[in-house]
Amino acid sequence: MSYISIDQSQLQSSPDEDHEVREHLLTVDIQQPGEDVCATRFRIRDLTKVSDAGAPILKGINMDIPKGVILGIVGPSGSGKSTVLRALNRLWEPPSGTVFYDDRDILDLDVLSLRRKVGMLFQIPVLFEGTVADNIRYGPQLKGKKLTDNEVHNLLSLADLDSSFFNKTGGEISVGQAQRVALARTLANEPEVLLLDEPTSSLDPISTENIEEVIMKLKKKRGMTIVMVSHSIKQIQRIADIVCLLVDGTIVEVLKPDKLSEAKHPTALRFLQLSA
Ligand SMILES: Nc1ncnc2c1ncn2[C@@H]1O[C@H](COP(=O)(O)OP(=O)(O)OP(=O)(O)O)[C@@H](O)[C@H]1O
Repeated sequence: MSYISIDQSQLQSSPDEDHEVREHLLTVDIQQPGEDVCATRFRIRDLTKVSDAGAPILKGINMDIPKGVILGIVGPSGSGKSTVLRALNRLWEPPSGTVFYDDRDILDLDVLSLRRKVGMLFQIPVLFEGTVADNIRYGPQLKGKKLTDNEVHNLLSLADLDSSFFNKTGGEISVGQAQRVALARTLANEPEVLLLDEPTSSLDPISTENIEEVIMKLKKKRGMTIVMVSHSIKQIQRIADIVCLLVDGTIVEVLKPDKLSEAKHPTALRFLQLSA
């Protein structure tokens, strides 16, 4: 059984909790052809972070992220969502023995190899100088591989961009198109996981829909594992398989997207009600 669990001791010790402490084991019923159904991509154990000033940022996160699912992370501003995401590819270095990729402590992996396997897309796309094709070729080039024109066109198509973008520069395209170029650039590294930090928050509804379609296609056709932070509950409900609610550095709820109304944690419930 693959699961994400809530640290019960944290629920019990939290001062504003008067709700019933519940067992949170979520069986994930998603099968990819030829994939081990229960395989875990990331294992997170007691992931803790304290700010330089001594303020707790993450209070012992425990979570197993199964392969081939879209995990949505939602929660109030400042709850630690981006910090968790950044720990997964060592943009923030987690303590040793807290984050495991395919059962290996990520601190034991070469950081650049890890970042190729675990690609990330940010809220605002930043393209490098040069053409769209230069951008897409960047990652493989670092490994000494030059993508053919055909391979670049295939990546453009995967990110739902047509061939006319090949020679365009950053100044000639919209933010939504730039986000898809950034996605194609990430996909050029052939990642197994995509981390998405509010990737559509600066996009219009049509660009948002395009990105969401690409994300779902990557999961369906490539069995990619996707972890997405979003402020849009509706978006998470459209695309996620599992939703994880983070409040004050603690996972307080893990629910299927159509069961969010069953949240019991008072802050989570209020957050969900106000966001609906
Ligand atoms: N390097 C750091 N030093 C000090 N405080 C930090 C650092 N990084 C993050 N924080 C603090 O940790 C908390 C969690 O930040 P984080 O960006 O992970 O939250 P978030 O849930 O993603 O927020 P938002 O939804 O606003 O993006 C915030 O209070 C933030 O100010």
